Amino acid sequence: MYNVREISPNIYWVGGNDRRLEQFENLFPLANGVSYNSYLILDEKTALIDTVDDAITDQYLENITHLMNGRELDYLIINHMEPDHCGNIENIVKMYPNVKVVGNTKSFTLFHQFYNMDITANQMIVKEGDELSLGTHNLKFVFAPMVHWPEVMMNLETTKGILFAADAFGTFGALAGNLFDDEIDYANLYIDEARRYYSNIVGKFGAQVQSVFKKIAGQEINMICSLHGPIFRSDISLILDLYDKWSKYEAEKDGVVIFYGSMYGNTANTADALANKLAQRGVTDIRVYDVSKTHPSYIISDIFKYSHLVAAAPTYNMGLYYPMDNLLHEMAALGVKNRKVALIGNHSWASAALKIMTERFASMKNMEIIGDSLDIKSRLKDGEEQKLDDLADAIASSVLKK
Ligand SMILES: Cc1cc2nc3c(=O)[nH]c(=O)nc-3n(C[C@H](O)[C@H](O)[C@H](O)COP(=O)(O)O)c2cc1C
Repeated sequence: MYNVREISPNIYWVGGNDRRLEQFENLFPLANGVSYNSYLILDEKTALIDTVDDAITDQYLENITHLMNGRELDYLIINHMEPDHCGNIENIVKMYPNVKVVGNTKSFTLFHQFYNMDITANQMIVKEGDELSLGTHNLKFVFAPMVHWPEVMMNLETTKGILFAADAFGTFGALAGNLFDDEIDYANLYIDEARRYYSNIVGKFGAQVQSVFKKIAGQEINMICSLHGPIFRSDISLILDLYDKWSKYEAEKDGVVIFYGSMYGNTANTADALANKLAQRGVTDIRVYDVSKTHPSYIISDIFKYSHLVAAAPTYNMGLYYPMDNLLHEMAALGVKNRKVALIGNHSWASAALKIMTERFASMKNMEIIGDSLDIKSRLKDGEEQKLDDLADAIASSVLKK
């Protein structure tokens, strides 16, 4: 059965949910699936904004057929050429052979790389700032290169102030009927997953997100429609403010994320003892993660959220324990910066982990090492507690700004 909803007069959500997918991009665990959003405008002209992943093709085509009710589709707008939004371009062109497929030159290069169908005859190439009138609705094309692919565009519907934002402002997590931010407890249900989505997928491109903010500054925006997750219409500033912070790599909260690697439990023991000492010094927001256990995407998300980080790991084959090595590699790749960091290494005969971690953080921008880094020899002994107290003092006074 069709499953659609009118989100503004004559504009419809025509997307769907996939709750079977284990990992987004075959990389990020999905505890509660993901939605693929697509929007259909039925005006004097008809326009479909983006398509959906081929996992939900049947639902999608049923939605479109129902709403189109025999009408011709005039425009298919391709804001983002990633396959989870392009899985149905070929189907739509087959259903509506006269449709104009609207994209920029980069979109069509990517399309012809990914797909076999030649849509050159359907192509309509737009440039930054171009406008497309559909009758009463009017779409303005705002290019958003590298948010998070090079061809990405957004469309500002100028008569109502609706921003079709491609992947920006999206989130992991399927929709549960309620489509709008004011119909759900967005803060409790989605923010953590929106941050995990942003930090891991868009995180590297903070400067490009800031460029888009400059382009849309001063425009009236009453609704934001992303390609994943809820639509914002009530508290738009909530997500805009979070995106502003995240893209500037500013912490949302003062707090400490302790992430450790440990084989025999000794580094884990030190991490837990440090968390305890921080708590006793009045630090309230502390997160502790085992890098071998928790998927890095969750740790990265909290690294974007909190102001202070503690990395603790043993030496492994004269290198850094692999899961920590991987996590620090991801942090560097995502351009994480502007955090205060404390370090704890561990080794039994020849130390390498602490040196490598120190170098890794030095290669990231504005990562300030605080306190004296600890290099444990196998196990931190009770007689060495002062060293951990000193480190806890340094971190706590920095967090609490004493
Ligand atoms: C495969 C393997 C390789 C290791 N390589 C080194 C090494 O190169 N240098 C060193 O000092 N310790 C090395 N270690 C020892 C651990 O780093 C050390 O015992 C550490 O205290 C373990 O901390 P944990 O109790 O938190 O797992 C190695 C251990 C294993 C299992």
